[in-house]
Amino acid sequence: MVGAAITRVGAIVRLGQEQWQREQQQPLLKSFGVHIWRSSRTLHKFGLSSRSMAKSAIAEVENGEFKRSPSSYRSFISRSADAEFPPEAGRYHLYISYACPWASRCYMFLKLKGLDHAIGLTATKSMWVKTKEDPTDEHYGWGFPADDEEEPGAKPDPLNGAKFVRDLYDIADPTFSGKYTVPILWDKKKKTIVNNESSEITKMLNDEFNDIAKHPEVTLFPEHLKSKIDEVNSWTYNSINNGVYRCGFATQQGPYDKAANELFEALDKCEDILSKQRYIAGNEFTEADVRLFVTLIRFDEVYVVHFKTNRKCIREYPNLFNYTKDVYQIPGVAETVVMPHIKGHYYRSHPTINKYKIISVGPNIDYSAPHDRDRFHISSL
Ligand SMILES: N[C@@H](CCC(=O)N[C@@H](CS)C(=O)NCC(=O)O)C(=O)O
Repeated sequence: MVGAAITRVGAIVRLGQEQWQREQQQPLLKSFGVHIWRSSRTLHKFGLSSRSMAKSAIAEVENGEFKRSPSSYRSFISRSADAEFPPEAGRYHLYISYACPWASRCYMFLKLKGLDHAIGLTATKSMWVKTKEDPTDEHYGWGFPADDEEEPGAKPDPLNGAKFVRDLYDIADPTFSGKYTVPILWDKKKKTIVNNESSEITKMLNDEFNDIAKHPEVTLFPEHLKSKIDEVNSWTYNSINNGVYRCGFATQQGPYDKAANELFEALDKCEDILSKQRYIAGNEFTEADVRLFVTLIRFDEVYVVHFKTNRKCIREYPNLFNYTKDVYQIPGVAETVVMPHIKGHYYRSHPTINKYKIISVGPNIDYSAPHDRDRFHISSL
């Protein structure tokens, strides 16, 4: 059981995603009442796509600054009577990489809600590989192993026999030309992608499967903390979760400096908040903690070196470090942290950052070591 750390308010609330989506999806063009969004999925609906556009996030740089494009599939699983995607045990499958912080958010929800018996899970290999033999197609991305032995933890695709995550996007829509990202919430019945946006998948896992979940009482979006969660997410997304990528994928000094300054300002702010309360949105464990945790757990092992986020390590912040251990020790969470995949991915998948794919030796932190967070009271209703 996740225990008292997680509140038991059942109400369904809309989270700060809406604000995030608004920020992410500024229309490129608005004419004749039609928005043409930055999303390439929408672009190809307008006949503007081409296979040669296949690219990964590291190529999403404008004037030296990393600009993440929004996710492409945004349908919702819903309990409403006329839902296109109703919640059904055994119908949906989550494709993830253990390396990916966004996918790990979803995996954490799967564990914390007790949904692993109802929604299948497959993890890709950690290192990006070439996804087409065609020499003119330069895309590298997530691949599935041939068997269970190729890389511990990675599994062959049990549903479609796909060799690459890219193949799943091609099955769902042969004309797709956006980014081939994980997580993917896959519908076995319709053989398509329901949603590939972690902040929405987590919402569905929290709210829509409560007739199936082993822990329906667990909610990571407690009603009374809704606006606080939104407020926290509004700055942690840009400065921390995406902030580390803005540091790592920057190709000019100015954008890197800006991202790094914003990142450490936000971490200082977290340190201050966590000196006064157990979790980031209050004394209850919420979705805002899941978001923060997935970045913090990768920080000292990867981002400090690979993304040059080295003004300070998380282990130099007493509250953030103890908080990371605290969250790691919530039952179910440690299983979602597969460090060989995390390190094996970042250091070996971005040749423009780390040409020789050498994996750094340290620091090998023991997150199961004792923490001091019990000094705070945990609220439960
Ligand atoms: N906004 C997406 C981001 C997902 C994402 O960027 N995933 C990365 C892995 S950490 C990915 O699959 N990248 C593949 C690529 O960039 O080609 C979400 O939160 O689900």
